Amino acid sequence: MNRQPWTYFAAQRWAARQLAASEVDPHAPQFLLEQRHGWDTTHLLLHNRDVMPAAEVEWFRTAVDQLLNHVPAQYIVGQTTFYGRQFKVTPAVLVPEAETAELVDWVLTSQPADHQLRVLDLGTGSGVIGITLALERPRWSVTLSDISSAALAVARENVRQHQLSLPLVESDLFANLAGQRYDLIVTNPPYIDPADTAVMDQAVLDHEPPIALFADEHGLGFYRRLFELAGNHLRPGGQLFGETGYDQEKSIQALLKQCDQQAQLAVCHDVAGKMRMIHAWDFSGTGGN
Ligand SMILES: C[S@@+](CC[C@H](N)C(=O)[O-])C[C@H]1O[C@@H](n2cnc3c(N)ncnc32)[C@H](O)[C@@H]1O
Repeated sequence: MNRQPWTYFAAQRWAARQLAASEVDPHAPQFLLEQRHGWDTTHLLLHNRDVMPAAEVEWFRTAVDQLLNHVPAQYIVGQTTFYGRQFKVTPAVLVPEAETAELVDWVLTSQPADHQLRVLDLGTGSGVIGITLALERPRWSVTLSDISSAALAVARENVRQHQLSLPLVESDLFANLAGQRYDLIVTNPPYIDPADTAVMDQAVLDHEPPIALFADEHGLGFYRRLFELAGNHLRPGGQLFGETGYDQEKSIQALLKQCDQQAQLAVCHDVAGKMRMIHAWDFSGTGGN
């Protein structure tokens, strides 16, 4: 280690050398420093010539070691930014992804802003989707649910941090939401085929909760149950929005037809022309729960 006191710039150069031969995102050290201080990129640049305090040097070196051991930067700092706001994250929840902000955008722009809607964020994880919707649309009444009590504890903390009061329900899909109906169900569910681990990021595989990632039936098991049950939990005119895998367009279309002949589907593609989100409506109720 250099005996000179480290500036923030020197620290980042050192980190870049440590990570050079790895697959770690080269922006991760910058993210660590920005999140630790609540700085944006401009602020970090303004501090580049400042000397990093000794305790922070220790922390930063340990954090870069953790990056090399595939720990996601967001877990190291215990927080992330989503839709311009800070959220707590722990290994009990998925690290929210940029694509999910697009799902939130799609929901927001597709609904009249002044309507009072009942909304369910199904598989809420850290709560980013539901909390963002509640903050962007204060007239909406949003419920957060998840099968994982550990995830719900993180979501509860984020609800408190954003000074909201939202119901949180521990539930395997709708099992503990019997009789509840919503105008919107929004979900970023587990949709990865367990056979696809070979092409997955090591940091995700080693540290993110498997229940947040994988679904049986080649990644479609959650969507099958959701498509079968959605009609019983949507109000008339109710709609479902969901994030999907990039290679699931045909299988999701076929699955929806199989589960609910009446339901309509619109898909949203990313810039590469791959389906990343669905919007479905006109579900028929089947009477199950
Ligand atoms: C891909 S993560 C999404 C988390 C968060 N909504 C986000 O976008 O960052 C999927 C979430 O669904 C939850 N989940 C998995 N199976 C579930 C089930 N059967 N019922 C309810 N939630 C479930 C997981 O615990 C996890 O928090």
